Amino acid sequence: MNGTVLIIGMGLIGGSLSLCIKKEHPHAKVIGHDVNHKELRLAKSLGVIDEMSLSLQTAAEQADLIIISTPVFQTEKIIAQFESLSLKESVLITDTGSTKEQIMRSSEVLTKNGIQFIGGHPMAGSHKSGVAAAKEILFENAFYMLTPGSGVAEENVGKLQDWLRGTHAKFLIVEPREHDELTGMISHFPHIVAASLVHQAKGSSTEHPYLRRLAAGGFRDITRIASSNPTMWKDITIQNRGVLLSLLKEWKVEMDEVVSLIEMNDSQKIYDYFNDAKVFRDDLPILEKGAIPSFYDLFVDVPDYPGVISEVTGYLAQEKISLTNIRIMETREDIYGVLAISFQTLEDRERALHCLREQTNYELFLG
Ligand SMILES: NC(=O)C1=CN([C@@H]2O[C@H](COP(=O)(O)OP(=O)(O)OC[C@H]3O[C@@H](n4cnc5c(N)ncnc54)[C@H](O)[C@@H]3O)[C@@H](O)[C@H]2O)C=CC1
Ligand SMILES: O=C(O)C(=O)Cc1ccc(O)cc1
Repeated sequence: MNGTVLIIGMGLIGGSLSLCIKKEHPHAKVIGHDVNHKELRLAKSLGVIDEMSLSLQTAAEQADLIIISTPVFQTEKIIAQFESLSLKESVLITDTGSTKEQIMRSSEVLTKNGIQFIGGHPMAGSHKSGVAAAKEILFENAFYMLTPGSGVAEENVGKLQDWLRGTHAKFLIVEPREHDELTGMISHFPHIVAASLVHQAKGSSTEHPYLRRLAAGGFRDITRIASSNPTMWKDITIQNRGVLLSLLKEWKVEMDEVVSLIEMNDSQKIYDYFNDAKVFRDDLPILEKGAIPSFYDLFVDVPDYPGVISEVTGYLAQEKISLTNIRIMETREDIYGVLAISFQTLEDRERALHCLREQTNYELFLG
Protein backbone atom coordinates (compact mmCIF):
# COMPACT_ATOMS: atom_id res chain seq x y z
CA MET A 1 0.00 0.00 0.00
CA ASN A 2 1.03 3.57 -0.54
CA GLY A 3 0.71 6.50 1.81
CA THR A 4 2.07 8.09 4.98
CA VAL A 5 1.92 6.20 8.24
CA LEU A 6 2.48 7.97 11.54
CA ILE A 7 3.39 5.89 14.56
CA ILE A 8 3.15 7.69 17.90
CA GLY A 9 5.17 5.98 20.63
CA MET A 10 8.34 4.47 19.25
CA GLY A 11 8.67 1.66 21.78
CA LEU A 12 8.52 -2.12 21.59
CA ILE A 13 5.09 -2.29 19.94
CA GLY A 14 5.24 0.89 17.81
CA GLY A 15 8.71 -0.10 16.59
CA SER A 16 7.70 -3.68 15.82
CA LEU A 17 4.61 -2.53 13.88
CA SER A 18 6.77 -0.09 11.94
CA LEU A 19 9.10 -2.91 10.89
CA CYS A 20 6.12 -5.02 9.76
CA ILE A 21 4.63 -2.14 7.75
CA LYS A 22 7.93 -1.16 6.14
CA LYS A 23 8.56 -4.74 5.03
CA GLU A 24 5.05 -5.36 3.69
CA HIS A 25 4.55 -1.91 2.11
CA PRO A 26 7.95 -0.69 0.90
CA HIS A 27 6.37 2.28 -0.93
CA ALA A 28 4.74 3.69 2.20
CA LYS A 29 6.52 6.31 4.30
CA VAL A 30 6.64 5.65 8.04
CA ILE A 31 7.07 8.65 10.32
CA GLY A 32 7.76 8.14 14.02
CA HIS A 33 6.90 10.50 16.85
CA ASP A 34 7.79 10.12 20.51
CA VAL A 35 8.06 12.50 23.46
CA ASN A 36 11.32 10.73 24.25
CA HIS A 37 13.61 12.16 21.56
CA LYS A 38 16.42 9.77 22.40
CA GLU A 39 14.17 6.80 21.65
CA LEU A 40 12.99 8.50 18.45
CA ARG A 41 16.54 9.11 17.23
CA LEU A 42 17.38 5.50 18.03
CA ALA A 43 14.39 4.35 15.95
CA LYS A 44 15.68 6.42 13.02
CA SER A 45 19.25 5.21 13.30
CA LEU A 46 18.13 1.56 13.59
CA GLY A 47 16.15 2.05 10.37
CA VAL A 48 12.87 1.25 12.16
CA ILE A 49 11.24 4.40 10.71
CA ASP A 50 11.84 6.42 7.55
CA GLU A 51 11.51 9.82 9.19
CA MET A 52 11.08 11.27 12.63
CA SER A 53 8.84 14.16 13.53
CA LEU A 54 9.10 16.26 16.65
CA SER A 55 5.74 17.86 15.88
CA LEU A 56 2.70 15.68 16.44
CA GLN A 57 0.51 18.16 14.59
CA THR A 58 2.60 18.37 11.40
CA ALA A 59 2.97 14.62 11.15
CA ALA A 60 -0.65 13.82 12.04
CA GLU A 61 -2.06 16.24 9.46
CA GLN A 62 -0.24 14.52 6.57
CA ALA A 63 -0.90 10.93 7.70
CA ASP A 64 -3.15 8.37 5.98
CA LEU A 65 -2.81 5.94 8.86
CA ILE A 66 -2.07 6.86 12.49
CA ILE A 67 -1.08 4.22 15.03
CA ILE A 68 -0.97 5.33 18.67
CA SER A 69 1.30 3.03 20.65
CA THR A 70 1.79 4.75 23.98
CA PRO A 71 0.71 3.76 27.52
CA VAL A 72 -3.09 3.85 27.58
CA PHE A 73 -3.66 7.10 29.51
CA GLN A 74 -1.33 8.88 27.06
CA THR A 75 -3.33 7.33 24.22
CA GLU A 76 -6.49 8.98 25.54
CA LYS A 77 -4.72 12.35 25.75
CA ILE A 78 -3.45 12.05 22.19
CA ILE A 79 -6.94 11.16 20.92
CA ALA A 80 -8.28 14.29 22.67
CA GLN A 81 -5.58 16.41 20.97
CA PHE A 82 -6.66 15.12 17.54
CA GLU A 83 -10.04 16.79 17.91
CA SER A 84 -8.51 20.20 17.25
CA LEU A 85 -6.20 19.15 14.36
CA SER A 86 -6.96 19.30 10.64
CA LEU A 87 -6.53 15.61 9.93
CA LYS A 88 -7.07 14.19 6.45
CA GLU A 89 -10.73 13.30 5.96
CA SER A 90 -9.80 9.77 4.91
CA VAL A 91 -7.37 9.13 7.77
CA LEU A 92 -7.60 5.82 9.62
CA ILE A 93 -6.63 5.90 13.30
CA THR A 94 -5.87 2.93 15.49
CA ASP A 95 -4.08 2.23 18.77
CA THR A 96 -2.35 -0.76 20.35
CA GLY A 97 -3.45 -0.31 23.96
CA SER A 98 -3.94 -3.34 26.19
CA THR A 99 -7.33 -2.02 27.34
CA LYS A 100 -10.19 -1.06 25.07
CA GLU A 101 -13.37 0.11 26.84
CA GLN A 102 -12.11 3.44 28.10
CA ILE A 103 -10.12 4.17 24.93
CA MET A 104 -13.15 3.45 22.76
CA ARG A 105 -15.22 5.85 24.90
CA SER A 106 -12.57 8.55 24.44
CA SER A 107 -12.47 7.94 20.70
CA GLU A 108 -16.10 9.07 20.42
CA VAL A 109 -14.86 12.67 20.12
CA LEU A 110 -13.42 11.56 16.78
CA THR A 111 -16.05 9.11 15.54
CA LYS A 112 -18.85 11.63 16.13
CA ASN A 113 -17.09 13.80 13.52
CA GLY A 114 -16.84 10.91 11.07
CA ILE A 115 -13.19 10.10 11.76
CA GLN A 116 -12.52 6.39 11.44
CA PHE A 117 -11.08 5.07 14.71
CA ILE A 118 -10.55 1.34 15.08
CA GLY A 119 -9.24 0.19 18.44
CA GLY A 120 -6.47 -2.39 18.22
CA HIS A 121 -4.53 -4.71 20.48
CA PRO A 122 -1.86 -7.05 19.19
CA MET A 123 -1.89 -9.85 21.75
CA ALA A 124 1.82 -10.46 21.81
CA GLY A 125 4.73 -8.64 23.27
CA SER A 126 7.26 -9.03 25.98
CA HIS A 127 8.37 -7.76 29.35
CA LYS A 128 10.91 -5.61 27.49
CA SER A 129 10.23 -2.04 26.42
CA GLY A 130 11.78 0.37 24.01
CA VAL A 131 12.51 0.37 20.31
CA ALA A 132 15.75 -1.58 20.73
CA ALA A 133 13.62 -4.66 21.53
CA ALA A 134 11.37 -4.20 18.45
CA LYS A 135 11.12 -7.22 16.16
CA GLU A 136 9.37 -7.73 12.87
CA ILE A 137 8.23 -11.23 13.88
CA LEU A 138 6.80 -10.24 17.26
CA PHE A 139 3.17 -10.69 16.25
CA GLU A 140 3.51 -13.68 13.97
CA ASN A 141 0.65 -16.12 14.59
CA ALA A 142 -0.66 -14.04 17.51
CA PHE A 143 -4.22 -12.78 17.86
CA TYR A 144 -4.76 -9.13 17.00
CA MET A 145 -7.98 -7.82 18.51
CA LEU A 146 -9.86 -5.03 16.73
CA THR A 147 -12.70 -2.94 18.18
CA PRO A 148 -14.09 -0.70 15.42
CA GLY A 149 -15.65 2.54 16.66
CA SER A 150 -19.23 3.49 15.89
CA GLY A 151 -19.84 4.44 12.28
CA VAL A 152 -16.66 2.79 11.03
CA ALA A 153 -17.19 1.36 7.56
CA GLU A 154 -16.43 -2.34 7.17
CA GLU A 155 -14.12 -1.62 4.24
CA ASN A 156 -11.97 0.50 6.55
CA VAL A 157 -11.57 -2.41 8.95
CA GLY A 158 -10.37 -4.40 5.94
CA LYS A 159 -8.07 -1.54 4.94
CA LEU A 160 -6.49 -1.48 8.40
CA GLN A 161 -5.96 -5.23 8.22
CA ASP A 162 -4.25 -4.73 4.84
CA TRP A 163 -1.92 -2.17 6.39
CA LEU A 164 -1.14 -4.61 9.19
CA ARG A 165 -0.83 -7.71 7.00
CA GLY A 166 2.93 -7.87 7.62
CA THR A 167 2.31 -8.72 11.28
CA HIS A 168 1.09 -12.19 10.15
CA ALA A 169 -1.29 -11.99 13.08
CA LYS A 170 -4.85 -13.35 13.22
CA PHE A 171 -7.42 -10.59 13.46
CA LEU A 172 -10.42 -10.91 15.74
CA ILE A 173 -13.20 -8.34 15.98
CA VAL A 174 -14.61 -8.09 19.49
CA GLU A 175 -16.63 -5.74 21.66
CA PRO A 176 -14.49 -3.52 23.92
CA ARG A 177 -16.13 -4.92 27.07
CA GLU A 178 -15.49 -8.49 26.01
CA HIS A 179 -11.92 -7.56 25.15
CA ASP A 180 -11.30 -6.17 28.63
CA GLU A 181 -12.85 -9.17 30.35
CA LEU A 182 -10.78 -11.63 28.31
CA THR A 183 -7.48 -9.80 28.62
CA GLY A 184 -8.21 -9.08 32.29
CA MET A 185 -8.33 -12.82 32.93
CA ILE A 186 -5.47 -14.08 30.78
CA SER A 187 -3.08 -11.13 30.81
CA HIS A 188 -3.72 -8.32 33.32
CA PHE A 189 -4.64 -10.47 36.31
CA PRO A 190 -1.67 -12.88 35.89
CA HIS A 191 0.50 -9.79 35.85
CA ILE A 192 -0.76 -8.78 39.30
CA VAL A 193 -0.23 -12.33 40.56
CA ALA A 194 3.34 -12.35 39.19
CA ALA A 195 4.10 -9.03 40.89
CA SER A 196 2.58 -10.28 44.15
CA LEU A 197 4.74 -13.43 44.11
CA VAL A 198 7.82 -11.26 43.67
CA HIS A 199 6.72 -9.05 46.58
CA GLN A 200 6.21 -12.10 48.75
CA ALA A 201 9.67 -13.45 47.88
CA LYS A 202 11.20 -10.03 48.45
CA GLY A 203 9.61 -10.00 51.92
CA SER A 204 11.32 -13.29 52.78
CA SER A 205 14.67 -12.50 51.22
CA THR A 206 16.20 -10.87 54.31
CA GLU A 207 15.28 -13.85 56.45
CA HIS A 208 16.52 -16.31 53.79
CA PRO A 209 19.65 -14.93 52.14
CA TYR A 210 19.83 -17.83 49.64
CA LEU A 211 16.40 -17.01 48.27
CA ARG A 212 17.62 -14.68 45.53
CA ARG A 213 19.90 -17.34 44.10
CA LEU A 214 17.41 -20.19 44.44
CA ALA A 215 14.69 -18.15 42.75
CA ALA A 216 16.65 -18.29 39.49
CA GLY A 217 14.70 -21.25 37.98
CA GLY A 218 10.96 -21.89 37.78
CA PHE A 219 10.20 -18.86 39.93
CA ARG A 220 11.87 -16.67 37.34
CA ASP A 221 9.75 -18.23 34.58
CA ILE A 222 6.40 -17.64 36.25
CA THR A 223 7.31 -14.14 37.38
CA ARG A 224 8.97 -12.99 34.11
CA ILE A 225 6.17 -10.55 33.34
CA ALA A 226 6.77 -8.76 36.65
CA SER A 227 9.82 -7.23 34.90
CA SER A 228 7.56 -5.28 32.50
CA ASN A 229 7.25 -1.51 32.28
CA PRO A 230 5.49 -0.31 35.51
CA THR A 231 3.99 2.80 33.87
CA MET A 232 2.31 0.72 31.22
CA TRP A 233 0.93 -1.73 33.82
CA LYS A 234 -0.18 1.03 36.18
CA ASP A 235 -2.27 2.46 33.34
CA ILE A 236 -3.71 -0.94 32.35
CA THR A 237 -4.63 -1.79 35.95
CA ILE A 238 -6.46 1.50 36.48
CA GLN A 239 -8.29 1.28 33.16
CA ASN A 240 -9.43 -2.29 33.77
CA ARG A 241 -10.01 -1.90 37.49
CA GLY A 242 -13.61 -3.19 37.54
CA VAL A 243 -12.69 -6.48 35.87
CA LEU A 244 -9.52 -6.82 37.93
CA LEU A 245 -11.27 -6.18 41.24
CA SER A 246 -13.79 -8.92 40.58
CA LEU A 247 -11.04 -11.34 39.47
CA LEU A 248 -9.10 -10.56 42.63
CA LYS A 249 -12.17 -11.27 44.74
CA GLU A 250 -12.64 -14.63 42.98
CA TRP A 251 -8.94 -15.37 43.49
CA LYS A 252 -9.28 -14.75 47.23
CA VAL A 253 -12.12 -17.28 47.39
CA GLU A 254 -10.02 -19.71 45.37
CA MET A 255 -7.06 -19.22 47.72
CA ASP A 256 -9.32 -19.77 50.75
CA GLU A 257 -10.35 -23.07 49.18
CA VAL A 258 -6.70 -24.02 48.76
CA VAL A 259 -6.07 -23.13 52.40
CA SER A 260 -8.88 -25.46 53.52
CA LEU A 261 -7.67 -28.27 51.21
CA ILE A 262 -4.25 -28.10 52.79
CA GLU A 263 -5.61 -27.70 56.32
CA MET A 264 -7.81 -30.77 55.79
CA ASN A 265 -4.70 -32.60 54.58
CA ASP A 266 -6.87 -34.48 52.09
CA SER A 267 -4.37 -35.97 49.68
CA GLN A 268 -6.99 -36.94 47.08
CA LYS A 269 -8.41 -33.41 46.97
CA ILE A 270 -4.96 -31.87 46.77
CA TYR A 271 -4.09 -34.26 43.95
CA ASP A 272 -7.35 -33.39 42.14
CA TYR A 273 -6.62 -29.68 42.48
CA PHE A 274 -3.31 -30.01 40.67
CA ASN A 275 -4.55 -32.60 38.23
CA ASP A 276 -7.61 -30.60 37.13
CA ALA A 277 -5.34 -27.63 36.47
CA LYS A 278 -2.89 -29.81 34.54
CA VAL A 279 -5.64 -31.36 32.38
CA PHE A 280 -7.04 -27.94 31.43
CA ARG A 281 -3.64 -26.39 30.82
CA ASP A 282 -2.28 -29.35 28.81
CA ASP A 283 -5.31 -29.01 26.57
CA LEU A 284 -4.66 -25.37 25.72
CA PRO A 285 -3.59 -24.88 22.10
CA ILE A 286 0.18 -24.87 21.89
CA LEU A 287 0.76 -23.54 18.42
CA GLU A 288 -0.99 -20.25 18.97
CA LYS A 289 0.61 -17.36 20.69
CA GLY A 290 -1.60 -16.03 23.44
CA ALA A 291 -1.42 -12.77 25.29
CA ILE A 292 1.36 -14.29 27.29
CA PRO A 293 3.35 -15.53 24.40
CA SER A 294 5.98 -18.14 24.62
CA PHE A 295 8.69 -18.58 22.10
CA TYR A 296 8.43 -21.72 20.05
CA ASP A 297 9.86 -24.20 22.51
CA LEU A 298 11.01 -27.73 21.90
CA PHE A 299 11.84 -29.97 24.85
CA VAL A 300 14.36 -32.72 24.40
CA ASP A 301 14.60 -35.42 27.05
CA VAL A 302 18.33 -36.10 27.05
CA PRO A 303 20.52 -38.33 29.18
CA ASP A 304 22.46 -36.29 31.66
CA TYR A 305 26.02 -36.70 30.38
CA PRO A 306 28.71 -34.18 29.44
CA GLY A 307 28.66 -33.11 25.83
CA VAL A 308 24.97 -33.78 25.25
CA ILE A 309 24.14 -30.12 24.67
CA SER A 310 26.81 -29.69 22.03
CA GLU A 311 25.64 -32.92 20.40
CA VAL A 312 22.07 -31.57 20.06
CA THR A 313 23.07 -28.05 19.05
CA GLY A 314 25.58 -29.56 16.61
CA TYR A 315 22.77 -31.37 14.74
CA LEU A 316 20.81 -28.12 14.56
CA ALA A 317 23.86 -26.19 13.39
CA GLN A 318 24.47 -28.70 10.59
CA GLU A 319 20.96 -27.91 9.34
CA LYS A 320 21.52 -24.16 9.85
CA ILE A 321 18.57 -23.91 12.24
CA SER A 322 18.99 -20.93 14.55
CA LEU A 323 17.80 -21.05 18.10
CA THR A 324 17.17 -18.12 20.42
CA ASN A 325 17.62 -19.74 23.82
CA ILE A 326 18.65 -23.00 25.36
CA ARG A 327 18.41 -24.11 28.95
CA ILE A 328 18.47 -27.28 31.00
CA MET A 329 15.58 -28.13 33.27
CA GLU A 330 15.63 -30.61 36.13
CA THR A 331 19.16 -31.95 35.84
CA ARG A 332 19.91 -33.95 38.89
CA GLU A 333 21.97 -37.06 39.32
CA ASP A 334 20.30 -40.16 37.85
CA ILE A 335 17.45 -38.13 36.43
CA TYR A 336 17.24 -37.36 32.78
CA GLY A 337 17.76 -33.72 31.96
CA VAL A 338 15.29 -31.88 29.80
CA LEU A 339 16.79 -29.48 27.35
CA ALA A 340 14.44 -26.61 26.53
CA ILE A 341 15.27 -24.99 23.19
CA SER A 342 13.47 -21.87 21.95
CA PHE A 343 13.12 -20.88 18.31
CA GLN A 344 12.03 -17.63 16.72
CA THR A 345 9.56 -19.18 14.33
CA LEU A 346 7.25 -22.14 14.10
CA GLU A 347 9.05 -23.21 10.95
CA ASP A 348 12.42 -23.34 12.72
CA ARG A 349 10.91 -25.47 15.44
CA GLU A 350 9.35 -27.84 12.90
CA ARG A 351 12.70 -28.22 11.16
CA ALA A 352 14.42 -28.83 14.49
CA LEU A 353 11.84 -31.45 15.43
CA HIS A 354 12.36 -33.23 12.14
CA CYS A 355 16.16 -32.99 12.40
CA LEU A 356 16.34 -34.35 15.96
CA ARG A 357 13.90 -37.14 15.15
CA GLU A 358 16.20 -38.20 12.34
CA GLN A 359 19.42 -37.90 14.29
CA THR A 360 18.52 -39.08 17.81
CA ASN A 361 16.27 -41.34 19.81
CA TYR A 362 15.61 -38.71 22.42
CA GLU A 363 12.04 -38.07 23.34
CA LEU A 364 10.79 -34.75 21.98
CA PHE A 365 7.94 -32.58 23.29
CA LEU A 366 6.47 -29.37 22.02
CA GLY A 367 6.04 -26.48 24.45
N1 LIG B 1 4.66 -4.46 25.87
C1 LIG B 1 3.81 -5.34 25.42
O1 LIG B 1 4.08 -6.53 25.47
C2 LIG B 1 2.51 -4.90 24.82
C3 LIG B 1 2.05 -3.61 24.97
N2 LIG B 1 0.86 -3.22 24.42
C4 LIG B 1 0.37 -1.86 24.55
O2 LIG B 1 1.04 -1.06 23.57
C5 LIG B 1 1.34 0.23 24.08
C6 LIG B 1 2.83 0.50 23.99
O3 LIG B 1 3.53 -0.45 24.73
P1 LIG B 1 5.11 -0.67 24.55
O4 LIG B 1 5.51 -0.46 23.16
O5 LIG B 1 5.41 -1.96 25.21
O6 LIG B 1 5.69 0.48 25.46
P2 LIG B 1 7.14 1.14 25.42
O7 LIG B 1 7.39 1.66 26.77
O8 LIG B 1 8.14 0.22 24.81
O9 LIG B 1 6.91 2.36 24.40
C7 LIG B 1 6.01 3.40 24.64
C8 LIG B 1 6.58 4.67 24.03
O10 LIG B 1 5.58 5.69 24.10
C9 LIG B 1 6.24 6.93 24.32
N3 LIG B 1 5.29 7.90 24.82
C10 LIG B 1 4.74 7.96 26.05
N4 LIG B 1 3.88 9.00 26.10
C11 LIG B 1 3.88 9.58 24.88
C12 LIG B 1 3.20 10.69 24.32
N5 LIG B 1 2.30 11.38 25.00
N6 LIG B 1 3.45 11.01 23.03
C13 LIG B 1 4.36 10.32 22.31
N7 LIG B 1 5.04 9.26 22.79
C14 LIG B 1 4.80 8.89 24.06
C15 LIG B 1 7.34 6.55 25.31
O11 LIG B 1 8.34 7.53 25.32
C16 LIG B 1 7.80 5.20 24.76
O12 LIG B 1 8.88 5.34 23.87
C17 LIG B 1 0.77 0.27 25.49
O13 LIG B 1 -0.49 0.87 25.45
C18 LIG B 1 0.64 -1.18 25.89
O14 LIG B 1 -0.44 -1.36 26.79
C19 LIG B 1 0.12 -4.08 23.64
C20 LIG B 1 0.54 -5.36 23.44
C21 LIG B 1 1.75 -5.88 24.04
O1 LIG C 1 5.49 -10.69 28.00
C1 LIG C 1 4.40 -11.23 28.07
O2 LIG C 1 4.27 -12.45 28.27
C2 LIG C 1 3.16 -10.45 27.89
O3 LIG C 1 2.16 -10.70 28.50
C3 LIG C 1 3.21 -9.36 26.89
C4 LIG C 1 1.96 -8.60 26.74
C5 LIG C 1 1.79 -7.46 27.49
C6 LIG C 1 0.66 -6.69 27.32
C7 LIG C 1 -0.29 -7.08 26.40
O4 LIG C 1 -1.37 -6.33 26.25
C8 LIG C 1 -0.13 -8.21 25.64
C9 LIG C 1 1.01 -8.97 25.80
